[in-house]
Amino acid sequence: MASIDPARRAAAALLSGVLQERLTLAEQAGELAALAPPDRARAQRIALATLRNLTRADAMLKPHLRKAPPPDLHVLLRLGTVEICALGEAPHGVTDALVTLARSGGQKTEGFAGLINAVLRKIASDTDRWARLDPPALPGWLRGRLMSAYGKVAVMRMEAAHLAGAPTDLSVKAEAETWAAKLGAELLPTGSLRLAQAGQITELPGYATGDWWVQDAAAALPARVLNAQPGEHVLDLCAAPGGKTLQLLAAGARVTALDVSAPRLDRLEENLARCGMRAETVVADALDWTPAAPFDAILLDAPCSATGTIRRHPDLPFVKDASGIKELAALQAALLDRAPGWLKPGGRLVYATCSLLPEEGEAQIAAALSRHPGLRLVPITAPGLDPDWLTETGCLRLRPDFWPDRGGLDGFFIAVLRRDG
Ligand SMILES: C[S@@+](CC[C@H](N)C(=O)[O-])C[C@H]1O[C@@H](n2cnc3c(N)ncnc32)[C@H](O)[C@@H]1O
Repeated sequence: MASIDPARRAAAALLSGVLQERLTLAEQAGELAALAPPDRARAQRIALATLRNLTRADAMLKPHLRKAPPPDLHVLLRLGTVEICALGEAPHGVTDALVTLARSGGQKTEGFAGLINAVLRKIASDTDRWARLDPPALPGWLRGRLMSAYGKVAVMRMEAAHLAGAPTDLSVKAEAETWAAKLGAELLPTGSLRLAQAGQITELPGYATGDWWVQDAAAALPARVLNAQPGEHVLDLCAAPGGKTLQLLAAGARVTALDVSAPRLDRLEENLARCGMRAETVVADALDWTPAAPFDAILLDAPCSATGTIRRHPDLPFVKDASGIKELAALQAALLDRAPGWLKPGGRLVYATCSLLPEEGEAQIAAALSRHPGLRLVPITAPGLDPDWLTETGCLRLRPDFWPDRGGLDGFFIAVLRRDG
């Protein structure tokens, strides 16, 4: 019997975890630990592509299936279809590997080797149809909310951006132009670097020496608009794993980085160590904690639905639904009620969420301003911002379909508030 391809087996397991058990890919990261780095990267690439293209794969498969296949067989068929149609893998190699995988899969799949062989041969002879299929639609609960907020055309553009995936962006400690040249990266107008091809990140110059860290161009903007000055004391509230803490430190601020999750703060400490920077770290629930002294500025990167990161995390639409949004919005409001009291008079608070939902962004800030008469909204200015990204009140509303020619950016909402002096 041919040997089993560990990357494809791992990709199939990840897909089953997402589609059958509603586990995120991040929650299943341990499944990949035993693989060699190239197999790990390939397993992730196959799983991500399959999730991004799932409904397109189903449309390709539909004419060739008389009834809905059992879940484990369905995963193998979807995976094979995406490898052939989207990733351009040689059909016979994909088919042989999946037949071998099915035969090794026990009762759930061993009887279907012939069917996999027959169906994937038909898919391979029909790849012209693939290019004509629409990008997958977002799940109804999210699509409806985004349609109300942005309209149908914008939602269709976002869906196309989700299908396209995301480039790898870096934030640099200093000397952005020098690092752009060294890495062959594009220096974006907002100051982030965009890699032409990511490859093995840890092998790139500057990784081991901590001269840069991976951070989407949109995720880099909250700390940029906070504009920390050397010597200022900044609270990074909800800080882990620390991309924004690193930016604040690189700007010369003294940073207190707080997060409720000790394991996530461990990752923040690792990132600080790699980049040779130091912050005061605090494991605490921000709803219980009180600082010893007020801060010059606070960055509140609040927990949210993460609906702005679907192009990077195509598993989210399959594992999340609307049920958690109310609770998240209540937590965001509670954090917005506490944090302003920890600012010095005249101090500034940057509120950010990587969400596309107005209830976690625009509406949250409007409500906070009505509850706190001592807070003012400050219109955002920062180098490289496209004026179209600003809302009427001067907040930033970023969407995945912005910068389409450059490769897009994550969805984010960012507001700057100032406490009256
Ligand atoms: C969006 S993530 C932060 C990302 C981080 N700012 C960065 O740039 O790497 C939100 C964080 O909020 C933390 N969190 C959630 N509830 C919290 C609470 N009540 N108090 C403090 N941190 C909380 C989570 O553990 C999570 O790390």
